[in-house]
Amino acid sequence: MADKIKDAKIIFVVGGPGSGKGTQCEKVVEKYGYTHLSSGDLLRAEVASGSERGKQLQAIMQKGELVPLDTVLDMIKDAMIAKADVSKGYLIDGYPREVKQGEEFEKKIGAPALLLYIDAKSETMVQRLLKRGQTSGRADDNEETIKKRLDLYYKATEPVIAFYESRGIVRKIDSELPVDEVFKQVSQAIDKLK
Ligand SMILES: Nc1ccn([C@@H]2O[C@H](COP(=O)(O)OP(=O)(O)OP(=O)(O)O)[C@@H](O)[C@H]2O)c(=O)n1
Ligand SMILES: Nc1nc2c(ncn2[C@@H]2O[C@H](COP(=O)(O)OP(=O)(O)O)[C@@H](O)[C@H]2O)c(=O)[nH]1
Ligand SMILES: [Mg+2]
Repeated sequence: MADKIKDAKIIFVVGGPGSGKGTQCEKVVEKYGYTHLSSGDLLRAEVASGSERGKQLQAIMQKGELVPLDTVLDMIKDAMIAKADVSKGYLIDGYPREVKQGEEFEKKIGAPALLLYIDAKSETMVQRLLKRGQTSGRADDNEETIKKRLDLYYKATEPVIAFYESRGIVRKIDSELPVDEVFKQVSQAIDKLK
């Protein structure tokens, strides 16, 4: 089954909470027809299902901690396989969160062709998340959990960028600019893939 997705283009979308990953991924879907898989959205769907596993996930996410690696990876893999016949490529949003997650992904699925590093200042991310929190209904868009998510991002996720930099596949995107300007940079990076 996993063979089906071996040749598909895989793009990791990495950046801090509120940096604009989801916003840019939506635009990539529109322009390029890639399949967008947000690991956070997959987890929130499991929580919304009300399953026993969802309840455990909810508790972890509310604290801003990382859920067990295998849980997320299995969800991503299943979602990729489900779209294998129609997909030109995959945007893997919010994953890997730590170097180990990247290594496991490559063992079980395949290597990324590109890593989009969506970069914004921490103050910018906090402001965006507090604003999003007014309407998102997300249990983790509150001041206390935002701080924990940011800390974890700098500690665990930033090393992911250095890890892939040595392979030359990282494109740093300045996400302080207006959405369309950010998307220009994203488009340039994807166009180079072809
Ligand atoms: N690979 C992942 C992705 C998400 N999570 C959990 O799901 C939460 C929300 O993830 P996500 O939606 O990706 O959040 P952020 O990147 O913080 O922000 P955004 O949702 O806006 O992308 C994380 O804090 C974490 O608890 C996780 O453990 N492992
Ligand atoms: N000003 C500005 N706001 C943005 C930009 N990108 C995203 N936002 C806003 O920031 C918030 C977080 O964006 P989102 O895409 O959910 O970020 P994610 O957490 O990285 O997935 C949302 O409320 C967006 O509307 C941008 O380039 N400029
Ligand atoms: Mg998001």
